[in-house]
Formats: sequence, C-alpha cells, structure tokens
Amino acid sequence: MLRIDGLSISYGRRPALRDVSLTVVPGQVLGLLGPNGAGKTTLMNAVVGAVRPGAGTVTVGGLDVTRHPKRARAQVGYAEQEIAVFPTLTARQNVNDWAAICGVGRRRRAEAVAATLSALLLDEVADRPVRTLSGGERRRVHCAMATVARPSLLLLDEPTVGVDPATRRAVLGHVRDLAAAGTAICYSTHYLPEVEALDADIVLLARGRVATRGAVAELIDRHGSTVVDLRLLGDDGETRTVSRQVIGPDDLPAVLQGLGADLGRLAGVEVRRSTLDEVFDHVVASAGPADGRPSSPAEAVADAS
Ligand SMILES: Nc1ncnc2c1ncn2[C@@H]1O[C@H](COP(=O)(O)OP(=O)(O)OP(=O)(O)O)[C@@H](O)[C@H]1O
Repeated sequence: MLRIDGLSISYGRRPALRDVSLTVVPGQVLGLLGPNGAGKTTLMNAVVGAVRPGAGTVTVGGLDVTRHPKRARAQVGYAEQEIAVFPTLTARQNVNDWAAICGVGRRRRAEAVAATLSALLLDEVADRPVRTLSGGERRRVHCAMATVARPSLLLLDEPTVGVDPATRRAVLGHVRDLAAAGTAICYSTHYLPEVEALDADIVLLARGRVATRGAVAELIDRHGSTVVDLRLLGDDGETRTVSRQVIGPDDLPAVLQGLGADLGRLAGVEVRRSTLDEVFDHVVASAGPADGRPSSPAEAVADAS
C-alpha cells in the first residue's frame, strides 16, 4: 500500500532523510521509531506530498505521490503531530465534516462518525465545542478525523502524546481494529511499549537513515545481549539495581566478582535479554551523535557551507 524507495530529503543543505526505503502492506502496522529529529515527520509529510523528495520515490496504492498527488492523497488518513481541529465546532461536527470532505456519503457518514467517536471514547464529549475539551480529548478528535473515512493507508504521528492510560489503550485498540480490517498503518511514537502492544514491525530511523528494521523479537535477537540485573541492598534498606551486559550466563561468576566489597550487599540476581528500550539506545548510539554534529568530513563541509 505504501512503497518508499531510496527517499532522500534535505531542508536547505541539511539532510533530513537519506536513502530511506520501506513498504507497508494492508493489515500491517509499521512502527516508525527514532530519536527527536530522526526524520519520522519528514517521511510522513513526504507520503502526503507536503514535502518533495530530493531523490527517490513514494507510491501509495501504486500511485507516485509526485505525479498523482491528489489521487494518492485521497487514499491516506493523516493525523499530524500538531492537532488541527476547528475549535468552535463540536467534536462530532469536526469528524463529520472531515468525513464529508473525504467523500464519505451522507447515508454512511452518521454511522461512521458515531462508531469512530465511540472507539476513541469520545461519546460523552461529542457534542461539545472542541475549544472546551481537554488536550487529550482534542488529540482523540484529531485522531478520529484521520480514521473516520477508513483510509487504505493511515499515518499517525505520535498520536498518544499527552494522553492518559485509558485513552492510550483506546487509541491502540482502534489502531489494532483498523489493521485487522486491512488498513496499512504507519505509526510513529517515542513510547516503545506501544509498538510491542501493536505487534508492529519496526523501522528505526537515526540521523535520517534506516538504522535497523524488523519485528521486536528480531531486533532484540540481532542487537540485544544477555543482561544481568544485580539487586544491591543499600545502607538505608532500599535496593538499587545495577545492570551488566554479558555474553552469556557463563560470565556470571566474573560479574559477581566484579562487585568486590559490594558482593555482601547482593539481594538478588536476574538474567534476561535486553529490552527494546536498551536495543533502541544501542542502535541509535551506534548511528552517531544525536545533536546534529556531522558524522563524516563530507557532512561537515555541507554543514559549514
Ligand atoms: N521545515 C523545516 N525546515 C528546516 N529543517 C527542518 C524542518 N522540518 C524538520 N527539519 C529538520 O529535519 C530533521 C528531521 O526532522 P523531523 O521533524 O522529520 O524529525 P522527527 O523524527 O519527526 O522528530 P521528533 O521526534 O522530534 O518529532 C531535523 O533535523 C529537523 O530539525
């Protein structure tokens, strides 16, 4: 449903995406991860034609978004990071009007709007002007607008920023239902448990490049290690946990020896695999500095000029 081949985009001379390729098929949830500034929003903006590729192609449902912008865009629902709703209209009016703009016929519309508002736990506030809603409720309205027309491809850019746990569960449930019904979904987030809950395939961007990709278990297998958590009892009676990477459980004696005098404070030991968080940190660190410093002399020249 979405195919990106060799996509590179720069703002001025500064690259935001470099040679990115990925696909999302119907029913798939692609978790788009990466630290701030990695290029996630730029990628989504390229899919809806809001930024033009410097190199490479983006096709939606087989249509090149540069050559067929309107027809390609018509297949996409996009909840941008910035909430965009009409504050004086009610939640229901916002979602209904957007459904109408997306071509959902009058007969089907009321039902689609009601079902979407319900799925996102908006029933109680549906008939209040959006300006009177809380930030989390507004974000749900924004998300409802992107999904109400049941687009073939759905882009959600950090849809759970600032929402409470019940809302997060509702958004994730809605996303799972849409994927089960065949929607191709690209979901960006900084909350890694969400991509695990969605059973998403992951593309991890770092410095505009695909740093790694695969299912959660694959990424942990490929980049993770065995970790020993040592629980140490402090003078105040509280325990603190110290983690050590090891090649395998055979290294445990050496790890314990390494505690030295603290060995007597040992209250517990757990051997486990790296978490997705730890894998994320490791892969991002391997990709180079996150503060925009150049990763090569050639890039330094481009930055300086
Ligand atoms: N309109 C713009 N003009 C110039 N540079 C931009 C613009 N938009 C983004 N950038 C730069 O492009 C890079 C990628 O930004 P982008 O917003 O795509 O990252 P992101 O992964 O979505 O980040 P975040 O997690 O913070 O939302 C960053 O270095 C950013 O500063």
